[in-house]
Amino acid sequence: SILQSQADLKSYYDFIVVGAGPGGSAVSNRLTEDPNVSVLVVEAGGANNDSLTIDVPLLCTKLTPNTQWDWNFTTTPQPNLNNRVLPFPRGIGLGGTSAVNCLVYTRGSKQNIDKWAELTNDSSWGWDRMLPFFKKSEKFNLPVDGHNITNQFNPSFHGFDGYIGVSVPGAGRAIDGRVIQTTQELPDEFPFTTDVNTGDQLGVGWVQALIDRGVRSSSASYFTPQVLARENLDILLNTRVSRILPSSNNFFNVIEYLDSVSGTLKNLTASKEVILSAGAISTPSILLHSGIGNATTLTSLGITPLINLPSVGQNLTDHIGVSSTWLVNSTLTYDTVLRNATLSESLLRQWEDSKTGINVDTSENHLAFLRLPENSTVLRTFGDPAAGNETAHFEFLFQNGLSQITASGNYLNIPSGNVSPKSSGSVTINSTNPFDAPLIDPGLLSAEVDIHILREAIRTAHRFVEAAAWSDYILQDLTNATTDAEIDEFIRNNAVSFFHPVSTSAMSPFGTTDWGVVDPDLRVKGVNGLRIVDASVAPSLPAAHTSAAVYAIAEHAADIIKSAYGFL
Ligand SMILES: Cc1cc2nc3c(=O)[nH]c(=O)nc-3n(C[C@H](O)[C@H](O)[C@H](O)COP(=O)(O)OP(=O)(O)OC[C@H]3O[C@@H](n4cnc5c(N)ncnc54)[C@H](O)[C@@H]3O)c2cc1C
Repeated sequence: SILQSQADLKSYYDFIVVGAGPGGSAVSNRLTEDPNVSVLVVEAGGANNDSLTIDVPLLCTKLTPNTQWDWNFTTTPQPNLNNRVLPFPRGIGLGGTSAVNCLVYTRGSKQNIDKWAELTNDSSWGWDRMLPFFKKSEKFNLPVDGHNITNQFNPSFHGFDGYIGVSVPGAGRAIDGRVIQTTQELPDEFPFTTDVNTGDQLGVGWVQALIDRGVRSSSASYFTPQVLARENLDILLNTRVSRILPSSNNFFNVIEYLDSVSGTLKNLTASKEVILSAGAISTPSILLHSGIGNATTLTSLGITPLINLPSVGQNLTDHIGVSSTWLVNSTLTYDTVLRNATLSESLLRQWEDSKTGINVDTSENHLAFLRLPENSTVLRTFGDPAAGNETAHFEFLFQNGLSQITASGNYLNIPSGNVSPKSSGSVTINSTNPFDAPLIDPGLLSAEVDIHILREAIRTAHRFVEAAAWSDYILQDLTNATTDAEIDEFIRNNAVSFFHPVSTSAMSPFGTTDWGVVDPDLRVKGVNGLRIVDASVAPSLPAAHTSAAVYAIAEHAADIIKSAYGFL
Protein backbone atom coordinates (compact mmCIF):
# COMPACT_ATOMS: atom_id res chain seq x y z
CA SER A 1 0.00 0.00 0.00
CA ILE A 2 0.96 3.63 0.01
CA LEU A 3 2.15 4.29 3.57
CA GLN A 4 0.56 7.21 5.37
CA SER A 5 3.82 8.19 7.07
CA GLN A 6 7.35 7.05 7.82
CA ALA A 7 6.02 5.73 11.16
CA ASP A 8 4.27 2.95 9.20
CA LEU A 9 7.55 1.53 7.87
CA LYS A 10 8.03 -2.15 8.62
CA SER A 11 11.26 -3.35 10.13
CA TYR A 12 12.02 -5.83 7.34
CA TYR A 13 12.16 -5.48 3.56
CA ASP A 14 13.99 -7.74 1.14
CA PHE A 15 14.48 -4.91 -1.35
CA ILE A 16 14.38 -1.12 -1.00
CA VAL A 17 13.82 0.64 -4.32
CA VAL A 18 14.76 4.32 -4.49
CA GLY A 19 12.54 6.23 -6.94
CA ALA A 20 9.11 5.54 -8.49
CA GLY A 21 9.76 6.42 -12.14
CA PRO A 22 9.67 3.82 -14.94
CA GLY A 23 12.68 1.90 -13.59
CA GLY A 24 11.59 1.74 -9.94
CA SER A 25 7.87 1.20 -10.53
CA ALA A 26 8.27 -1.65 -13.00
CA VAL A 27 10.91 -3.53 -11.02
CA SER A 28 9.05 -3.26 -7.71
CA ASN A 29 5.80 -4.45 -9.29
CA ARG A 30 7.47 -7.49 -10.84
CA LEU A 31 9.45 -8.44 -7.72
CA THR A 32 6.32 -8.40 -5.56
CA GLU A 33 4.49 -10.77 -7.91
CA ASP A 34 6.04 -13.34 -5.57
CA PRO A 35 4.19 -12.93 -2.24
CA ASN A 36 7.30 -14.03 -0.38
CA VAL A 37 9.38 -11.08 -1.61
CA SER A 38 8.90 -7.80 0.23
CA VAL A 39 9.68 -4.43 -1.36
CA LEU A 40 9.67 -0.88 -0.11
CA VAL A 41 9.66 1.92 -2.70
CA VAL A 42 10.95 5.25 -1.40
CA GLU A 43 9.99 8.26 -3.53
CA ALA A 44 11.01 11.87 -2.92
CA GLY A 45 7.73 13.34 -4.21
CA GLY A 46 4.01 12.87 -3.63
CA ALA A 47 1.24 10.78 -5.17
CA ASN A 48 0.72 13.02 -8.23
CA ASN A 49 -2.92 11.94 -8.33
CA ASP A 50 -5.94 14.08 -9.12
CA SER A 51 -3.94 16.40 -11.33
CA LEU A 52 -5.67 17.34 -14.56
CA THR A 53 -2.41 18.76 -15.90
CA ILE A 54 -0.73 15.36 -15.53
CA ASP A 55 -3.66 13.27 -16.75
CA VAL A 56 -4.64 15.30 -19.85
CA PRO A 57 -2.16 14.29 -22.55
CA LEU A 58 -2.26 17.59 -24.45
CA LEU A 59 -1.35 19.58 -21.33
CA CYS A 60 2.05 17.84 -21.13
CA THR A 61 3.97 20.99 -22.03
CA LYS A 62 2.57 22.75 -18.92
CA LEU A 63 4.22 20.28 -16.53
CA THR A 64 7.79 21.60 -16.77
CA PRO A 65 9.94 23.58 -16.23
CA ASN A 66 9.65 25.39 -12.90
CA THR A 67 6.59 23.65 -11.49
CA GLN A 68 5.67 21.58 -8.45
CA TRP A 69 6.08 18.36 -10.50
CA ASP A 70 9.68 19.11 -11.53
CA TRP A 71 12.98 18.91 -9.66
CA ASN A 72 13.65 22.19 -11.52
CA PHE A 73 17.27 21.45 -12.35
CA THR A 74 19.20 23.53 -14.86
CA THR A 75 22.31 22.77 -16.90
CA THR A 76 25.69 24.40 -16.52
CA PRO A 77 26.26 27.10 -19.18
CA GLN A 78 26.55 25.29 -22.51
CA PRO A 79 29.55 26.71 -24.42
CA ASN A 80 28.28 25.47 -27.79
CA LEU A 81 24.89 27.07 -27.22
CA ASN A 82 26.28 30.55 -26.70
CA ASN A 83 26.69 29.80 -22.98
CA ARG A 84 22.99 29.47 -22.38
CA VAL A 85 21.82 27.76 -19.17
CA LEU A 86 18.93 25.42 -20.05
CA PRO A 87 16.12 24.04 -17.92
CA PHE A 88 16.71 20.33 -17.31
CA PRO A 89 13.37 18.99 -16.07
CA ARG A 90 13.08 15.72 -14.09
CA GLY A 91 9.76 14.61 -12.64
CA ILE A 92 9.24 14.20 -8.92
CA GLY A 93 6.53 12.02 -7.35
CA LEU A 94 4.80 8.80 -8.33
CA GLY A 95 5.56 8.24 -12.02
CA GLY A 96 8.80 10.21 -11.85
CA THR A 97 9.66 11.84 -15.16
CA SER A 98 7.05 9.70 -16.91
CA ALA A 99 4.41 11.80 -15.12
CA VAL A 100 5.71 14.99 -16.77
CA ASN A 101 7.04 13.80 -20.11
CA CYS A 102 5.53 14.33 -23.53
CA LEU A 103 4.26 10.77 -23.90
CA VAL A 104 5.87 9.76 -27.19
CA TYR A 105 6.41 6.00 -27.21
CA THR A 106 9.47 5.00 -29.24
CA ARG A 107 11.98 2.19 -28.85
CA GLY A 108 14.78 3.12 -31.24
CA SER A 109 16.19 0.83 -33.92
CA LYS A 110 17.12 -2.85 -33.67
CA GLN A 111 20.69 -1.64 -34.21
CA ASN A 112 20.42 0.67 -31.17
CA ILE A 113 19.46 -2.17 -28.86
CA ASP A 114 21.89 -4.64 -30.47
CA LYS A 115 24.60 -2.11 -29.66
CA TRP A 116 23.78 -2.63 -25.97
CA ALA A 117 24.54 -6.34 -26.38
CA GLU A 118 27.81 -5.44 -28.09
CA LEU A 119 28.84 -2.88 -25.45
CA THR A 120 27.98 -5.19 -22.55
CA ASN A 121 29.19 -8.37 -24.25
CA ASP A 122 25.87 -9.88 -23.19
CA SER A 123 23.36 -11.00 -25.81
CA SER A 124 20.46 -10.71 -23.35
CA TRP A 125 20.60 -6.93 -23.84
CA GLY A 126 20.21 -7.22 -27.64
CA TRP A 127 17.00 -6.58 -29.64
CA ASP A 128 15.78 -10.16 -30.00
CA ARG A 129 15.95 -10.80 -26.25
CA MET A 130 14.72 -7.29 -25.31
CA LEU A 131 11.67 -7.20 -27.63
CA PRO A 132 9.66 -9.48 -25.27
CA PHE A 133 10.42 -7.06 -22.41
CA PHE A 134 9.29 -4.05 -24.46
CA LYS A 135 6.07 -5.95 -25.15
CA LYS A 136 5.68 -7.17 -21.57
CA SER A 137 5.49 -3.61 -20.21
CA GLU A 138 3.01 -2.47 -22.86
CA LYS A 139 -0.79 -2.38 -22.88
CA PHE A 140 -1.62 -1.28 -26.41
CA ASN A 141 -5.16 0.09 -26.54
CA LEU A 142 -7.45 1.30 -29.30
CA PRO A 143 -7.77 5.05 -29.91
CA VAL A 144 -10.80 6.67 -28.27
CA ASP A 145 -12.40 7.83 -31.54
CA GLY A 146 -12.70 4.20 -32.66
CA HIS A 147 -11.17 4.81 -36.09
CA ASN A 148 -9.68 1.98 -38.13
CA ILE A 149 -5.98 1.67 -37.24
CA THR A 150 -4.92 -0.77 -39.93
CA ASN A 151 -1.63 0.62 -41.27
CA GLN A 152 -1.15 2.84 -38.21
CA PHE A 153 0.74 0.22 -36.17
CA ASN A 154 1.96 -3.37 -36.55
CA PRO A 155 0.27 -5.54 -33.89
CA SER A 156 2.90 -8.28 -33.98
CA PHE A 157 5.42 -5.95 -32.37
CA HIS A 158 3.19 -4.83 -29.51
CA GLY A 159 2.09 -6.08 -26.10
CA PHE A 160 -1.54 -5.97 -24.99
CA ASP A 161 -1.37 -7.33 -21.45
CA GLY A 162 1.22 -5.09 -19.77
CA TYR A 163 0.75 -2.02 -17.61
CA ILE A 164 1.76 0.98 -19.72
CA GLY A 165 -0.92 2.27 -22.05
CA VAL A 166 0.20 2.90 -25.63
CA SER A 167 -2.11 4.13 -28.36
CA VAL A 168 -2.21 5.87 -31.72
CA PRO A 169 -3.97 9.28 -31.87
CA GLY A 170 -7.60 9.37 -30.77
CA ALA A 171 -8.52 12.65 -32.50
CA GLY A 172 -7.68 13.84 -35.99
CA ARG A 173 -5.75 17.05 -36.62
CA ALA A 174 -6.16 19.33 -39.59
CA ILE A 175 -2.63 18.69 -40.93
CA ASP A 176 -2.84 14.86 -40.81
CA GLY A 177 -3.76 14.56 -44.50
CA ARG A 178 -0.97 16.89 -45.61
CA VAL A 179 1.67 14.89 -43.71
CA ILE A 180 0.49 11.64 -45.29
CA GLN A 181 0.21 13.28 -48.72
CA THR A 182 3.84 14.40 -48.43
CA THR A 183 4.94 10.78 -47.95
CA GLN A 184 3.08 9.94 -51.17
CA GLU A 185 4.54 12.85 -53.13
CA LEU A 186 8.12 12.46 -51.90
CA PRO A 187 8.39 8.78 -50.96
CA ASP A 188 12.16 8.56 -51.55
CA GLU A 189 13.08 11.14 -48.97
CA PHE A 190 10.00 10.81 -46.74
CA PRO A 191 8.71 7.23 -46.93
CA PHE A 192 5.63 6.30 -44.91
CA THR A 193 6.12 3.60 -42.30
CA THR A 194 3.31 1.75 -40.54
CA ASP A 195 5.18 1.45 -37.27
CA VAL A 196 8.43 3.05 -36.03
CA ASN A 197 8.66 0.54 -33.15
CA THR A 198 9.41 -2.68 -35.03
CA GLY A 199 13.18 -2.22 -34.84
CA ASP A 200 13.09 -0.82 -38.38
CA GLN A 201 12.42 2.77 -37.34
CA LEU A 202 12.99 4.83 -40.49
CA GLY A 203 10.17 6.78 -42.11
CA VAL A 204 7.21 9.00 -41.35
CA GLY A 205 4.52 7.39 -39.22
CA TRP A 206 1.67 7.83 -36.77
CA VAL A 207 2.74 8.73 -33.26
CA GLN A 208 2.31 6.03 -30.63
CA ALA A 209 1.88 7.68 -27.26
CA LEU A 210 1.84 6.61 -23.62
CA ILE A 211 -1.91 6.96 -23.31
CA ASP A 212 -4.62 4.65 -21.98
CA ARG A 213 -8.09 5.45 -23.38
CA GLY A 214 -7.35 9.18 -23.57
CA VAL A 215 -5.46 9.50 -20.24
CA ARG A 216 -1.68 9.76 -19.61
CA SER A 217 -0.17 6.45 -18.63
CA SER A 218 2.86 7.08 -16.41
CA SER A 219 4.83 4.45 -14.53
CA ALA A 220 2.23 4.87 -11.75
CA SER A 221 0.16 2.56 -14.01
CA TYR A 222 2.32 -0.27 -12.64
CA PHE A 223 0.61 0.38 -9.28
CA THR A 224 -2.96 -0.67 -10.04
CA PRO A 225 -5.32 -1.13 -7.07
CA GLN A 226 -4.67 -4.90 -7.28
CA VAL A 227 -0.90 -4.37 -7.13
CA LEU A 228 -1.21 -1.86 -4.28
CA ALA A 229 -3.25 -4.46 -2.37
CA ARG A 230 -0.23 -6.76 -2.22
CA GLU A 231 0.83 -7.05 1.41
CA ASN A 232 4.47 -7.36 0.39
CA LEU A 233 4.64 -3.95 -1.36
CA ASP A 234 4.93 -0.66 0.51
CA ILE A 235 5.42 2.77 -1.06
CA LEU A 236 6.76 5.61 1.04
CA LEU A 237 6.21 9.03 -0.53
CA ASN A 238 7.65 12.47 0.23
CA THR A 239 10.88 10.91 1.47
CA ARG A 240 14.23 11.80 0.06
CA VAL A 241 17.15 9.38 0.15
CA SER A 242 20.47 11.11 0.77
CA ARG A 243 23.02 8.30 0.54
CA ILE A 244 23.51 4.55 0.34
CA LEU A 245 25.61 3.25 3.22
CA PRO A 246 27.50 0.01 3.69
CA SER A 247 26.32 -2.30 6.47
CA SER A 248 29.67 -4.04 6.30
CA ASN A 249 32.63 -4.02 3.94
CA ASN A 250 31.37 -3.46 0.38
CA PHE A 251 27.79 -4.45 1.29
CA PHE A 252 25.84 -1.30 0.40
CA ASN A 253 22.33 -2.30 1.48
CA VAL A 254 21.35 0.62 3.75
CA ILE A 255 19.51 3.76 2.71
CA GLU A 256 19.98 7.02 4.56
CA TYR A 257 16.88 9.23 4.27
CA LEU A 258 15.53 12.47 5.63
CA ASP A 259 13.02 11.90 8.41
CA SER A 260 10.15 14.25 7.64
CA VAL A 261 9.11 14.77 11.26
CA SER A 262 12.42 15.25 13.04
CA GLY A 263 14.32 16.63 10.07
CA THR A 264 17.18 14.28 10.90
CA LEU A 265 18.77 11.55 8.80
CA LYS A 266 17.72 7.97 9.48
CA ASN A 267 18.83 4.60 8.18
CA LEU A 268 16.88 1.61 6.91
CA THR A 269 18.44 -1.69 5.86
CA ALA A 270 17.30 -3.92 2.99
CA SER A 271 17.90 -7.51 3.88
CA LYS A 272 18.82 -8.39 0.29
CA GLU A 273 19.46 -5.29 -1.84
CA VAL A 274 18.97 -1.62 -2.39
CA ILE A 275 17.87 -0.87 -5.97
CA LEU A 276 18.67 2.65 -7.12
CA SER A 277 16.06 3.92 -9.60
CA ALA A 278 16.45 7.66 -9.05
CA GLY A 279 17.07 8.37 -12.75
CA ALA A 280 20.04 9.40 -14.89
CA ILE A 281 20.70 12.56 -12.86
CA SER A 282 19.92 11.62 -9.24
CA THR A 283 21.32 8.06 -9.27
CA PRO A 284 24.93 9.13 -9.99
CA SER A 285 24.51 12.05 -7.61
CA ILE A 286 23.46 9.69 -4.77
CA LEU A 287 26.36 7.35 -5.61
CA LEU A 288 28.89 10.19 -5.49
CA HIS A 289 27.60 11.43 -2.14
CA SER A 290 27.86 7.83 -0.92
CA GLY A 291 31.58 7.71 -1.74
CA ILE A 292 31.14 5.65 -4.92
CA GLY A 293 32.81 7.42 -7.83
CA ASN A 294 36.11 8.88 -8.93
CA ALA A 295 38.24 8.56 -5.77
CA THR A 296 40.47 11.53 -6.58
CA THR A 297 37.56 13.89 -7.25
CA LEU A 298 35.67 12.70 -4.18
CA THR A 299 38.73 13.23 -1.96
CA SER A 300 39.21 16.75 -3.28
CA LEU A 301 35.58 17.49 -2.38
CA GLY A 302 36.01 16.15 1.15
CA ILE A 303 34.00 12.96 0.61
CA THR A 304 35.70 9.75 1.74
CA PRO A 305 35.93 7.50 -1.32
CA LEU A 306 34.72 3.99 -0.54
CA ILE A 307 34.62 2.50 -4.04
CA ASN A 308 36.68 3.92 -6.89
CA LEU A 309 34.43 3.96 -9.97
CA PRO A 310 35.52 6.86 -12.20
CA SER A 311 32.63 6.40 -14.67
CA VAL A 312 29.94 7.39 -12.14
CA GLY A 313 28.20 10.46 -13.61
CA GLN A 314 30.27 10.38 -16.82
CA ASN A 315 29.07 9.64 -20.38
CA LEU A 316 25.84 11.62 -19.96
CA THR A 317 24.33 11.44 -23.45
CA ASP A 318 21.25 13.42 -24.44
CA HIS A 319 19.31 14.50 -27.48
CA ILE A 320 19.28 18.10 -28.67
CA GLY A 321 16.57 19.68 -30.77
CA VAL A 322 15.27 22.90 -32.26
CA SER A 323 11.96 23.94 -33.79
CA SER A 324 11.28 25.26 -37.27
CA THR A 325 8.08 27.29 -37.43
CA TRP A 326 5.90 28.59 -40.26
CA LEU A 327 2.95 30.98 -40.31
CA VAL A 328 0.06 29.16 -42.02
CA ASN A 329 -3.07 29.93 -43.98
CA SER A 330 -5.62 28.29 -41.68
CA THR A 331 -7.30 28.87 -38.37
CA LEU A 332 -7.65 25.15 -37.67
CA THR A 333 -4.59 24.96 -35.41
CA TYR A 334 -4.08 24.65 -31.66
CA ASP A 335 -3.23 28.39 -31.53
CA THR A 336 -6.93 29.15 -32.06
CA VAL A 337 -7.88 26.95 -29.12
CA LEU A 338 -5.26 28.45 -26.79
CA ARG A 339 -6.35 31.99 -27.58
CA ASN A 340 -9.99 31.23 -26.82
CA ALA A 341 -10.52 30.56 -23.10
CA THR A 342 -14.14 29.45 -23.59
CA LEU A 343 -13.18 26.95 -26.28
CA SER A 344 -10.23 25.65 -24.22
CA GLU A 345 -12.49 25.18 -21.22
CA SER A 346 -15.20 23.38 -23.16
CA LEU A 347 -12.63 21.00 -24.72
CA LEU A 348 -11.32 20.23 -21.24
CA ARG A 349 -14.87 19.54 -20.04
CA GLN A 350 -15.33 17.24 -23.05
CA TRP A 351 -12.18 15.37 -22.00
CA GLU A 352 -13.46 15.10 -18.41
CA ASP A 353 -16.93 13.95 -19.47
CA SER A 354 -16.14 11.51 -22.27
CA LYS A 355 -12.33 11.28 -22.71
CA THR A 356 -12.69 12.46 -26.30
CA GLY A 357 -11.60 15.44 -28.35
CA ILE A 358 -8.30 17.16 -28.97
CA ASN A 359 -7.03 16.71 -25.37
CA VAL A 360 -6.76 12.92 -25.65
CA ASP A 361 -3.47 13.11 -27.59
CA THR A 362 -0.02 14.53 -27.11
CA SER A 363 1.33 17.48 -29.12
CA GLU A 364 1.60 15.72 -32.49
CA ASN A 365 -0.09 12.99 -34.50
CA HIS A 366 2.90 12.17 -36.72
CA LEU A 367 6.64 11.88 -36.36
CA ALA A 368 9.54 10.92 -38.58
CA PHE A 369 12.86 9.17 -38.05
CA LEU A 370 15.21 9.94 -40.92
CA ARG A 371 18.85 9.61 -41.97
CA LEU A 372 21.23 11.83 -43.87
CA PRO A 373 21.98 10.48 -47.37
CA GLU A 374 24.72 7.83 -47.12
CA ASN A 375 26.96 9.88 -49.44
CA SER A 376 26.45 13.15 -47.56
CA THR A 377 29.47 15.35 -46.91
CA VAL A 378 28.71 15.25 -43.19
CA LEU A 379 28.96 11.45 -42.98
CA ARG A 380 32.02 11.37 -45.24
CA THR A 381 33.77 14.02 -43.14
CA PHE A 382 32.91 12.88 -39.65
CA GLY A 383 31.92 9.22 -39.98
CA ASP A 384 28.49 7.96 -39.00
CA PRO A 385 27.60 8.55 -35.36
CA ALA A 386 24.42 6.44 -35.62
CA ALA A 387 24.30 2.84 -34.40
CA GLY A 388 24.05 1.63 -38.00
CA ASN A 389 22.66 2.33 -41.44
CA GLU A 390 19.05 1.67 -40.36
CA THR A 391 19.19 4.08 -37.44
CA ALA A 392 17.94 7.65 -37.64
CA HIS A 393 20.13 10.72 -37.43
CA PHE A 394 17.20 13.00 -36.77
CA GLU A 395 13.57 13.05 -35.76
CA PHE A 396 10.69 15.38 -36.66
CA LEU A 397 7.52 15.99 -34.65
CA PHE A 398 4.73 17.52 -36.77
CA GLN A 399 2.81 19.96 -34.58
CA ASN A 400 -0.36 21.68 -35.74
CA GLY A 401 0.17 24.94 -33.82
CA LEU A 402 2.35 26.13 -30.99
CA SER A 403 1.82 25.00 -27.41
CA GLN A 404 1.96 28.49 -25.93
CA ILE A 405 -0.47 31.36 -26.43
CA THR A 406 0.53 33.90 -29.09
CA ALA A 407 -1.14 37.23 -29.83
CA SER A 408 -2.03 36.35 -33.40
CA GLY A 409 -1.35 33.97 -36.26
CA ASN A 410 -1.57 30.24 -36.79
CA TYR A 411 1.49 28.04 -37.01
CA LEU A 412 3.03 24.80 -38.20
CA ASN A 413 5.83 23.75 -35.85
CA ILE A 414 8.37 21.01 -36.52
CA PRO A 415 10.76 20.34 -33.63
CA SER A 416 13.76 18.48 -35.07
CA GLY A 417 16.01 16.45 -32.81
CA ASN A 418 19.47 15.03 -33.40
CA VAL A 419 18.77 11.50 -32.18
CA SER A 420 22.20 9.96 -32.76
CA PRO A 421 24.46 12.46 -31.02
CA LYS A 422 28.17 11.96 -30.58
CA SER A 423 28.41 14.62 -27.86
CA SER A 424 28.41 13.69 -24.21
CA GLY A 425 28.79 15.36 -20.82
CA SER A 426 28.52 14.55 -17.14
CA VAL A 427 26.68 14.83 -13.84
CA THR A 428 28.97 15.84 -11.00
CA ILE A 429 28.62 17.34 -7.54
CA ASN A 430 30.35 20.31 -5.99
CA SER A 431 29.27 20.05 -2.37
CA THR A 432 29.10 17.48 0.41
CA ASN A 433 25.41 18.19 0.97
CA PRO A 434 23.38 15.42 -0.72
CA PHE A 435 20.40 17.79 -0.94
CA ASP A 436 22.22 20.30 -3.14
CA ALA A 437 21.44 20.13 -6.86
CA PRO A 438 24.07 18.32 -8.95
CA LEU A 439 26.00 20.00 -11.76
CA ILE A 440 24.44 18.84 -15.02
CA ASP A 441 26.51 19.31 -18.14
CA PRO A 442 24.97 17.41 -21.07
CA GLY A 443 27.81 18.72 -23.26
CA LEU A 444 25.32 19.55 -26.02
CA LEU A 445 27.00 19.96 -29.43
CA SER A 446 30.43 19.30 -27.92
CA ALA A 447 31.15 16.97 -30.87
CA GLU A 448 31.24 18.95 -34.10
CA VAL A 449 29.27 16.44 -36.17
CA ASP A 450 26.15 17.10 -34.08
CA ILE A 451 25.55 20.66 -35.28
CA HIS A 452 26.03 19.52 -38.88
CA ILE A 453 23.32 16.90 -38.38
CA LEU A 454 20.96 19.40 -36.78
CA ARG A 455 21.59 21.88 -39.61
CA GLU A 456 20.74 19.20 -42.18
CA ALA A 457 17.65 18.29 -40.15
CA ILE A 458 16.38 21.88 -40.37
CA ARG A 459 17.02 21.94 -44.12
CA THR A 460 15.20 18.61 -44.48
CA ALA A 461 12.20 19.91 -42.52
CA HIS A 462 12.04 22.80 -44.96
CA ARG A 463 12.12 20.40 -47.92
CA PHE A 464 9.22 18.50 -46.30
CA VAL A 465 6.96 21.56 -46.43
CA GLU A 466 8.02 22.33 -49.99
CA ALA A 467 5.90 19.37 -51.12
CA ALA A 468 2.78 20.36 -53.10
CA ALA A 469 0.73 19.15 -50.13
CA TRP A 470 1.64 22.38 -48.33
CA SER A 471 1.59 24.86 -51.23
CA ASP A 472 -1.70 26.53 -50.27
CA TYR A 473 -0.86 26.32 -46.56
CA ILE A 474 2.50 27.88 -45.75
CA LEU A 475 2.43 31.70 -45.56
CA GLN A 476 5.83 32.52 -44.12
CA ASP A 477 8.97 30.75 -42.93
CA LEU A 478 9.84 32.12 -39.48
CA THR A 479 13.27 30.47 -39.19
CA ASN A 480 14.95 33.31 -41.12
CA ALA A 481 18.19 31.43 -41.68
CA THR A 482 19.48 29.95 -44.91
CA THR A 483 23.29 29.93 -45.01
CA ASP A 484 25.23 27.42 -42.90
CA ALA A 485 26.44 30.21 -40.62
CA GLU A 486 22.92 31.59 -40.14
CA ILE A 487 21.43 28.18 -39.38
CA ASP A 488 24.25 27.38 -36.95
CA GLU A 489 23.66 30.62 -35.11
CA PHE A 490 19.92 29.90 -35.04
CA ILE A 491 20.69 26.50 -33.49
CA ARG A 492 23.12 27.89 -30.92
CA ASN A 493 20.55 30.50 -29.87
CA ASN A 494 17.48 28.29 -29.81
CA ALA A 495 18.26 24.57 -29.45
CA VAL A 496 17.28 22.84 -26.21
CA SER A 497 17.75 19.47 -24.61
CA PHE A 498 15.13 16.91 -25.62
CA PHE A 499 15.45 15.65 -22.00
CA HIS A 500 16.64 12.12 -22.68
CA PRO A 501 19.77 11.75 -20.50
CA VAL A 502 21.18 8.22 -20.14
CA SER A 503 24.42 6.31 -19.49
CA THR A 504 25.59 8.06 -16.31
CA SER A 505 25.90 4.66 -14.55
CA ALA A 506 26.40 2.65 -17.70
CA MET A 507 26.62 -1.11 -17.98
CA SER A 508 29.93 -2.56 -19.12
CA PRO A 509 31.00 -6.21 -19.47
CA PHE A 510 31.70 -8.38 -16.43
CA GLY A 511 35.36 -8.02 -15.53
CA THR A 512 35.71 -4.62 -17.21
CA THR A 513 37.13 -2.21 -14.66
CA ASP A 514 38.32 0.75 -16.77
CA TRP A 515 34.81 1.96 -17.73
CA GLY A 516 31.23 1.39 -16.70
CA VAL A 517 29.44 1.46 -13.36
CA VAL A 518 27.31 -1.69 -13.34
CA ASP A 519 27.79 -5.21 -14.68
CA PRO A 520 25.25 -6.61 -17.17
CA ASP A 521 23.31 -7.97 -14.16
CA LEU A 522 22.98 -4.30 -13.06
CA ARG A 523 24.97 -4.80 -9.85
CA VAL A 524 27.34 -1.93 -9.05
CA LYS A 525 30.86 -3.09 -9.83
CA GLY A 526 32.92 -4.12 -6.83
CA VAL A 527 29.93 -3.76 -4.51
CA ASN A 528 27.41 -6.17 -3.02
CA GLY A 529 23.79 -5.44 -2.16
CA LEU A 530 23.37 -2.54 -4.62
CA ARG A 531 21.84 -2.58 -8.08
CA ILE A 532 20.73 0.17 -10.46
CA VAL A 533 17.55 -0.02 -12.55
CA ASP A 534 16.86 3.20 -14.48
CA ALA A 535 17.91 5.19 -17.55
CA SER A 536 21.42 5.65 -16.18
CA VAL A 537 22.44 2.04 -16.92
CA ALA A 538 21.71 2.20 -20.67
CA PRO A 539 25.13 1.73 -22.27
CA SER A 540 24.22 4.07 -25.14
CA LEU A 541 21.37 6.39 -26.12
CA PRO A 542 18.81 4.93 -28.54
CA ALA A 543 17.53 7.14 -31.36
CA ALA A 544 14.27 7.41 -29.44
CA HIS A 545 12.41 9.04 -26.58
CA THR A 546 13.75 7.06 -23.67
CA SER A 547 10.99 5.82 -21.37
CA ALA A 548 10.10 2.73 -23.46
CA ALA A 549 13.70 1.60 -23.11
CA VAL A 550 13.63 2.14 -19.34
CA TYR A 551 10.48 0.04 -18.96
CA ALA A 552 12.14 -2.75 -20.96
CA ILE A 553 15.34 -2.46 -18.91
CA ALA A 554 13.30 -2.75 -15.70
CA GLU A 555 11.33 -5.76 -16.95
CA HIS A 556 14.60 -7.47 -17.84
CA ALA A 557 16.12 -6.42 -14.49
CA ALA A 558 13.22 -8.02 -12.59
CA ASP A 559 13.89 -11.36 -14.29
CA ILE A 560 17.62 -11.07 -13.59
CA ILE A 561 16.99 -10.39 -9.90
CA LYS A 562 14.33 -13.08 -9.57
CA SER A 563 16.62 -15.67 -11.09
CA ALA A 564 19.59 -14.55 -8.95
CA TYR A 565 17.57 -15.36 -5.82
CA GLY A 566 15.80 -18.39 -7.24
CA PHE A 567 12.38 -16.69 -7.35
CA LEU A 568 11.95 -17.49 -11.04
C1 LIG B 1 10.02 17.30 -20.40
C2 LIG B 1 10.33 15.85 -20.71
C3 LIG B 1 9.75 15.26 -21.81
C4 LIG B 1 10.03 13.92 -22.10
N1 LIG B 1 9.36 13.35 -23.14
C5 LIG B 1 9.44 12.01 -23.31
C6 LIG B 1 8.60 11.37 -24.25
O1 LIG B 1 7.81 12.00 -24.95
N2 LIG B 1 8.69 10.02 -24.36
C7 LIG B 1 9.57 9.29 -23.60
O2 LIG B 1 9.63 8.06 -23.75
N3 LIG B 1 10.40 9.88 -22.73
C8 LIG B 1 10.33 11.22 -22.53
N4 LIG B 1 11.10 11.82 -21.58
C9 LIG B 1 12.10 11.00 -20.84
C10 LIG B 1 11.52 9.93 -19.90
O3 LIG B 1 10.43 10.41 -19.16
C11 LIG B 1 12.63 9.38 -19.00
O4 LIG B 1 13.60 8.76 -19.84
C12 LIG B 1 12.17 8.34 -17.99
O5 LIG B 1 11.14 8.81 -17.17
C13 LIG B 1 13.35 7.89 -17.11
O6 LIG B 1 12.93 6.95 -16.17
P1 LIG B 1 13.80 6.67 -14.87
O7 LIG B 1 13.09 5.62 -14.10
O8 LIG B 1 15.20 6.42 -15.27
O9 LIG B 1 13.85 8.04 -14.05
P2 LIG B 1 12.72 9.06 -13.58
O10 LIG B 1 11.50 8.89 -14.39
O11 LIG B 1 13.36 10.38 -13.54
O12 LIG B 1 12.36 8.58 -12.10
C14 LIG B 1 13.24 8.76 -11.01
C15 LIG B 1 12.43 8.88 -9.74
O13 LIG B 1 13.34 8.88 -8.63
C16 LIG B 1 12.94 9.87 -7.70
N5 LIG B 1 14.12 10.30 -6.94
C17 LIG B 1 15.20 10.96 -7.42
N6 LIG B 1 16.07 11.20 -6.43
C18 LIG B 1 15.53 10.67 -5.30
C19 LIG B 1 15.96 10.61 -3.94
N7 LIG B 1 17.12 11.14 -3.56
N8 LIG B 1 15.15 10.00 -3.03
C20 LIG B 1 13.97 9.44 -3.40
N9 LIG B 1 13.51 9.49 -4.69
C21 LIG B 1 14.29 10.08 -5.62
C22 LIG B 1 12.38 10.98 -8.58
O14 LIG B 1 11.56 11.86 -7.85
C23 LIG B 1 11.64 10.18 -9.65
O15 LIG B 1 10.32 9.89 -9.25
C24 LIG B 1 10.92 13.17 -21.29
C25 LIG B 1 11.52 13.78 -20.20
C26 LIG B 1 11.23 15.10 -19.90
C27 LIG B 1 11.88 15.75 -18.72
